[in-house]
Order: sequence, then C-alpha cells, then structure tokens
Amino acid sequence: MFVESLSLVNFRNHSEAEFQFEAGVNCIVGKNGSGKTNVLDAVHYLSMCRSYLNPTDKQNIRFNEQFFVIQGCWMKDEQPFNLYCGVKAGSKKVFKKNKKEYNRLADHIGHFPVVMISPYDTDLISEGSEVRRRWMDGIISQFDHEYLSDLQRYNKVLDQRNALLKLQFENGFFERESIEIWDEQLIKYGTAIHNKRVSFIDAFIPLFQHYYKWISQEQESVSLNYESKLSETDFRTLIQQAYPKDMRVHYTSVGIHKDDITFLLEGLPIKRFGSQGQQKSFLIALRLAQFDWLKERLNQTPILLLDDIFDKLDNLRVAQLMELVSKNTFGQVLVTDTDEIRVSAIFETIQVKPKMIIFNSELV
Ligand SMILES: Nc1ncnc2c1ncn2[C@@H]1O[C@H](COP(=O)(O)OP(=O)(O)OP(=O)(O)O)[C@@H](O)[C@H]1O
Repeated sequence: MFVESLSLVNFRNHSEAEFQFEAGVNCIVGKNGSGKTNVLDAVHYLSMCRSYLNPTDKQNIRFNEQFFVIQGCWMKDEQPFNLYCGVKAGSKKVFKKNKKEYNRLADHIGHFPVVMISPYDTDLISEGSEVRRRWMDGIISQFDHEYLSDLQRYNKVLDQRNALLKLQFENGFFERESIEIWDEQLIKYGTAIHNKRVSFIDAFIPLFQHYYKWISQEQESVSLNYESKLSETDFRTLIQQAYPKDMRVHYTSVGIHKDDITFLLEGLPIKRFGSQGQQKSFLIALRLAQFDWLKERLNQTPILLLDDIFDKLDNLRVAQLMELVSKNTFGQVLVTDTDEIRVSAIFETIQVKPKMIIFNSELV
C-alpha cells in the first residue's frame, strides 16, 4: 500500500500544492518552516482522519482562509482509492473514500495505516498520561473496532456521569441512585477496555525490546508498565469505594480514563533517569514496534513517515535506520530533511535511490 499523489489546498502553510510519490523511499527536502512536516501530517490526516500535530481541525486551516482540503490517491492491492478530507470553518468535517462520504469516521480507521516518527514524539515521555493513553488507544483501535466503539461509549457515559455529579454538587444535594444508573455501562465498557489494554501491552513489550536492542546496541533493559487500578481491584468495587471522593470532587475519580503507562529503563522511569540519547532510541523503538504490530494485525504494510530523523540521531544510526526501513519488509517511506547533501550521502552509503522532492519555499 502506498500514497501515489497528494494535493493540498489551504492546509497549514500550503495554499495550493501537489505531490507525486513513489512506492519506495521518498525524501522531502526544504528549509526550516517550508512545510515538510505539514505534508507528512496531511498523509496522516487521510489515514487517521485527524492531524498528528494539532487535534483541533480548524486550526489547520491556512491563516486567514475559511477551509482546507486534502486529497490523496492511495494504491492498495493494485486498486486506487481516492481519499478526501475537507474542513470548513463552522461546518462538520467531511471525509470521503472514492467520493462517498463516511457516516462514521471510525469506519475508515485501520484501512490505510501510517506510522509517524517525529520530534514531537518526546511528548510521549514528557507529557501527562493522556498522551500515552491516546497512543495506546490509537494502535488498538486500528485493528479492533469493537475497542474503538467501547471507548467512545465509555467516554460518553463518563461525560454524562460527570455532568450529573457536577449538577448535584451545584444544587447542593447528592443522590447516589441516579448516578448509579451510569455505573453498569461504565463497568461493562471499562472492564472490556482494560482487558484489551493488558493483552496489548503484554504482546507489545517483546517487539519493542527487540527494536530497542537493535537501535541502541546496548544491553540495558527497557520495558513498559501498564498502570491501572483495575489490575488490582475489579471496577465495580473501585467505583463503589470511590463514591465519597467522587461526591467531594464532583467527577469520576476511578476508571480506565486514569490509566497510564510508565516507560522503564533498567526498571526506573526513563523520563527522569534516561539520557537524551536513550530517550530518542526508546521512542524510535516504540514506533518501529508499532509499525510491526500494525503490519501483522492489519495484514497491510503501513506507510512510514519519518520527520526530521536526521537531526535526531548521529549519521551512523541514521544510516542503520534507513537501511532497515528501505528493505522489503517496510513499504513506502516518506522522509523529511533540511539538507539535500546530507540526505543524498546517507542514501548513497546504503545504495538506495530515493525519490527527491525539493521544496522551493517561494512556491508555497
Ligand atoms: N494554520 C496555518 N496557516 C498558515 N501557516 C501555518 C499554519 N500552521 C502552521 N503554519 C506554518 O507552517 C510552517 C511550519 O511548517 P512545517 O512544520 O511543515 O515546516 P518544516 O519544513 O517541517 O520545518 P522544520 O524543518 O523546521 O521542521 C510554519 O511557517 C508555520 O507558521
């Protein structure tokens, strides 16, 4: 599967732009701020129905414009698929496959997979638990649509339960029976989600450890620890125990919306104890494992988007990584860099001839 062409109108800094890609390695080269990452993000949009960089659709419209359109032609099993995403200020996002609009965006997820490796991945380590939950949910949802609907239902019920807790608090009374109405559904969806998260992390760890060892060439041990109160106590007991607290804070204080994943290096949180180099290797290993995971589950090779990887690693590591991803087991790769000479030299060392797309920022 690969993206053959892409056209952008008013998407971030691109007023109008068209790109043709090859099925193998493609290199987008241009100055800082010329819009290379935005091209990768447009590919991400057509795959995941949302931006990798900015989850608020409207903020991706070019400044002072009213809409953006991204269109792309994907080749999958030798069939072309025309994907369309349109966002207009004040209207609902429109997403189409072969001119037919989706009723539910969830139906698109998992059919045109991509994996992005980006400098913003550091958020996975440095930011709060929500970012890590979103990462895990994003992967599981691509191959398990039941998981995605359970998650959507869970979040809906959670919002309703929280709204009721708040309303009762504002009106100065507490009526447990009316809140309990929401508990059954919360327990049902929450427990199913929790079980799937446990299985995912268990199966994902060995893949991730394999890639970490490969990229770091070090012997240090790394792991992922899924943290959830539901692993110690069943959700029903937790919810009942939490009533006094929920009443006080007027929101639901236990559940899978509080889960986290700790990234471990030698058994300690990498956030506090890992060097910058170790953190970079950790994140790349996480993404490569994600790639393998999706490829196996979806029976479809994701497109690999490598943003600014050359600034992240030393030349030797970059060459090693490029050699890996240029092999047949990886499919289409889109790479960005600022330096044409550097990027050409690296690909020459590994005897790969990428398609070069050179940005002339004046055209943007
Ligand atoms: N909504 C928007 N409208 C217009 N321009 C935007 C919008 N959002 C971002 N930009 C512009 O896009 C540019 C950044 O694009 P992008 O991150 O793709 O560049 P890049 O070529 O990847 O840069 P670098 O090499 O520094 O990573 C910035 O100039 C930014 O101001």
